[in-house]
Amino acid sequence: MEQAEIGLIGLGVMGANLSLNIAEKGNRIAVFNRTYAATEQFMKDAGELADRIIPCKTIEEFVAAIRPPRPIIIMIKAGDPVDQQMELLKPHLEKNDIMIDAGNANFRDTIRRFDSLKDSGLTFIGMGVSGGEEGARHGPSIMVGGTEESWKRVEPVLTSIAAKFNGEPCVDWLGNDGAGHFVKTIHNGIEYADMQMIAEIYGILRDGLNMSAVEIADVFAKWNKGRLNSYLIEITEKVLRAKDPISGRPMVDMIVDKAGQKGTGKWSAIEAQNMGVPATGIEAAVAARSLSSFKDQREAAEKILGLPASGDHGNVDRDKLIDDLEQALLAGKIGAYAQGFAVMAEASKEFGWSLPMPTIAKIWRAGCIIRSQFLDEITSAFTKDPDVANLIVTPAFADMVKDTDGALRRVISFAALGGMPVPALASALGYFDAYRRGRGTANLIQAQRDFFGAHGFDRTDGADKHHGPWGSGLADF
Ligand SMILES: NC(=O)C1=CN([C@@H]2O[C@H](COP(=O)(O)OP(=O)(O)OC[C@H]3O[C@@H](n4cnc5c(N)ncnc54)[C@H](OP(=O)(O)O)[C@@H]3O)[C@@H](O)[C@H]2O)C=CC1
Ligand SMILES: O=C(CO)[C@H](O)[C@H](O)COP(=O)(O)O
Repeated sequence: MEQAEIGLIGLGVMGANLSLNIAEKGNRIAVFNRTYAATEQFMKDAGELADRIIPCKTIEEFVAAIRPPRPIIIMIKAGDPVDQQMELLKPHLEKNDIMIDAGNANFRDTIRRFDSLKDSGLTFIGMGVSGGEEGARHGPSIMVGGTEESWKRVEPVLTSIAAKFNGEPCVDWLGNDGAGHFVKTIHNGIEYADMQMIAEIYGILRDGLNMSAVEIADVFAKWNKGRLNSYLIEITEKVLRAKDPISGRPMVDMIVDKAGQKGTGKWSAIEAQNMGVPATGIEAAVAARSLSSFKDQREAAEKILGLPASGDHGNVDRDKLIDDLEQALLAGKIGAYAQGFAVMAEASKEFGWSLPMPTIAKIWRAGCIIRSQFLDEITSAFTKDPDVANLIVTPAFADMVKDTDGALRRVISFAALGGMPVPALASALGYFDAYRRGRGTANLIQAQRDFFGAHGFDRTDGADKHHGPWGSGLADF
């Protein structure tokens, strides 16, 4: 039998769909899954594409089915399973074979795996894939990290399966070792912030304006025709319209309000903190998911503390508030994306990647979960000024911040008075206000630090490492 050009391990949700996508684009592919029953089911469901797929029962069979030098995609549960799978594969591979981890790996693991294969003759690529089930099947956004030479070898097949935006493939090489997985992690961090802000706006429409799920769906449908046009807004509308087949009620009303998380949002926040770059939108979103999981505590606290009185809900101009909510969501998004790109800019320096900001924005325009019209505007801004300190000071985004600023303030005030939590939206406002204020309040913090710990401060008249006239600090008490 003719050998395959490529192999894929892991026929779960993503791997199965990616394999079909690869086969559909004319490639012959060998597949292997730890549990063979899944391979059998996959082949049954593959239809006409089964002719281009070689199902394999053992690793030996799988490796033999691929033409050397072999590109092998590993699309399995992230973490230890990837190390285990690599160890099982390694003895069967030959010089120049490439292992491509396409799961949501922590980029630090990717760097370790990349380094561990450096002198082995084998190559490692860490590749972020976004787009969920549908993206994997019909065109995901793909973020590649590894050597440029290894990228050149897999570029044709990855270009064939990636999503296209105005004909441009949403895949590119972003840098060495962990670059691709780092960018995917920040993609997910931004995804968390975007989803959290949409949920906060939904909360205001539901609890502040007492709107039904279907009424809220109509609002999102309208917004999806405007500047907020995006996949997440589109699916939010669909989710809100869906009916529970058991109770007949809106599906969303039947879902327990505890959000899961698998780690990428938390890693984004941790890495941002490690580098000292504020990513308050992502941090707020991760914390909100964690707080959501304390369902029992929240219910008990509501009994003890009650909910705040509903502010001026009765007097609110509903249409005006809905217009403000649209603007506020746009403002919040700008904050989250600006922070995500700032984190990537710093990581690029720290890890020596030269991450290409315009390219990252470009390959996120289609295929991935955060795809949107907005990302085309970010692409333009970074193409004009790839080294700008922050997205919000580019001319186009500075104008957007100024245009949406008032609405963001009004929405946060309304939510705060009514006791509706908006941590991610509020974090965006705090970020804008702190970032654009030339004279802040950290002078007082520096004085306090010097008072209790003799840490010193720089003086406004130019002298460095000065101490204040507070005597011996703690000894005064
Ligand atoms: N679902 C999504 O929307 C997205 C997921 N990802 C990432 O893609 C990867 C796969 O996710 P997804 O397809 O959703 O996961 P699924 O849960 O659908 O499938 C998991 C796959 O991993 C395999 N597996 C688990 N443990 C091991 C192990 N120890 N050794 C070998 N194989 C193992 C399973 O094999 P078996 O059948 O034998 O259990 C199965 O093929 C993950 O890293 C995920 O984070 C990335 C983007 C989007
Ligand atoms: O990578 C993805 C989307 O881009 C996956 O769906 C991921 O699982 C999302 O993260 P979480 O499960 O933590 O919400």
